Amino acid sequence: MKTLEVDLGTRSYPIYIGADLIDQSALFNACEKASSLFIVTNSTVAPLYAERLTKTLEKFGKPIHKIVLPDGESYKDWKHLQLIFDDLLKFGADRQTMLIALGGGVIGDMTGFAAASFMRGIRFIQVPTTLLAQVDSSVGGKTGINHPLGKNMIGAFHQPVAVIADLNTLKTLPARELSAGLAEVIKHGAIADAHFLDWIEANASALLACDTNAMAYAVLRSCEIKSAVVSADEREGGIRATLNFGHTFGHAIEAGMGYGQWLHGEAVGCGMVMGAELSYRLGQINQAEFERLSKIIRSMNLPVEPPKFGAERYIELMQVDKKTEGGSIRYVLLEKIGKAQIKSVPDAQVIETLLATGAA
Ligand SMILES: NC(=O)c1ccc[n+]([C@@H]2O[C@H](COP(=O)([O-])OP(=O)(O)OC[C@H]3O[C@@H](n4cnc5c(N)ncnc54)[C@H](O)[C@@H]3O)[C@@H](O)[C@H]2O)c1
Ligand SMILES: O=C(O)C(=O)C[C@@H](O)[C@H](O)[C@H](O)COP(=O)(O)O
Ligand SMILES: [Zn+2]
Repeated sequence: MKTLEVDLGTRSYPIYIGADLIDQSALFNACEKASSLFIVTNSTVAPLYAERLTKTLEKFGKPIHKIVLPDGESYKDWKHLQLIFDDLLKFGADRQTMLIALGGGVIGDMTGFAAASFMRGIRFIQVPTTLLAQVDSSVGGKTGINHPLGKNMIGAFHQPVAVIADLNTLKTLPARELSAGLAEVIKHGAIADAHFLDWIEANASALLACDTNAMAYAVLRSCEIKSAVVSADEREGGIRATLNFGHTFGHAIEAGMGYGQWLHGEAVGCGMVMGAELSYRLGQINQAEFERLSKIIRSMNLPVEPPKFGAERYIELMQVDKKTEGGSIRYVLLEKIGKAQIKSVPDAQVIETLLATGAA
């Protein structure tokens, strides 16, 4: 097992990465001080892992409740967040209650937001079971839900007290979901570590085969990169925005298509191709670098052809992005492979041409 620390002063927490961690009650020791434990999960993950987790948590001798939400990005909304609050109140949760998010990024984001807002804030643990959640969403404390007009528009920064990433849960993950997670792995290489991107390129087959060693390194290196960024800039005043590479376009695709049509990782993969093309058109990276990144993304079975909404609709969808300032959309661009920056693009023609022709 590997342990990392997200360094945030009094809100610091460990990330545990290893096999069969769901069964290790010592890792859940933050539950010792809890009055009750609520596992929040969904209808797909519950039959796979909820019983094992319940057994592990029984060691603490606290009441354990299970909240099972329907599965899907389209349920990451007010209505289904309310179901969590309904059960917390129905079963007597209080300020010492611990929530445990068991699932992918949808469950993690919703549970985290419920924890941020129930009784003005209670503690929660992330038990991510998708690759995407292990490499990205379980770390950093961004929590929230979608609005029909924009992704993750309602939410809060609220850090978990621990992240417990059990690599063996990835063995039941469908191939399409594995590829979606690989998009965020590629993102970490593209924005922060050129050598990691080389490693991803060289190990594409092992990653797609969900090889245990490859997964262990992909999760570890991604969590190292993300936790360093979050520790430096928890609330996205600056460098944290680089973690949004591919997301200005990607979130527009998710909302524009209707949540759940494109997986988040698929939209981000395609969004990174668009972001790389924009960086190339602006003369920041060369054509070979743009084409290489597109090829890596395509090699992970991710879509690289953006939906043809037309430039006007894309711009309308991207205007609501949280990085927008004073009406000006800000993009995460590559300065070079392994280094990102955030910029407005005053030349509207460049954006319109990119969106009109599509990327790659
Ligand atoms: N908070 C953040 O920093 C952050 C970062 C990245 C993404 N996100 C959010 O995360 C969400 C995407 O997360 P995701 O890709 O994990 O999607 P998801 O949560 O919808 O999970 C993907 C699918 O895998 C299933 N699943 C989960 N674990 C499984 C397992 N071990 N075996 C079999 N099936 C399993 C789920 O039921 C679901 O059908 C989006 O809403 C995105 O906005 C948040
Ligand atoms: O943690 C971050 O910061 C990220 O941007 C990670 C992204 O992969 C993630 O999708 C995040 O939820 C996007 O945040 P948002 O603020 O653009 O909604
Ligand atoms: Zn993302």
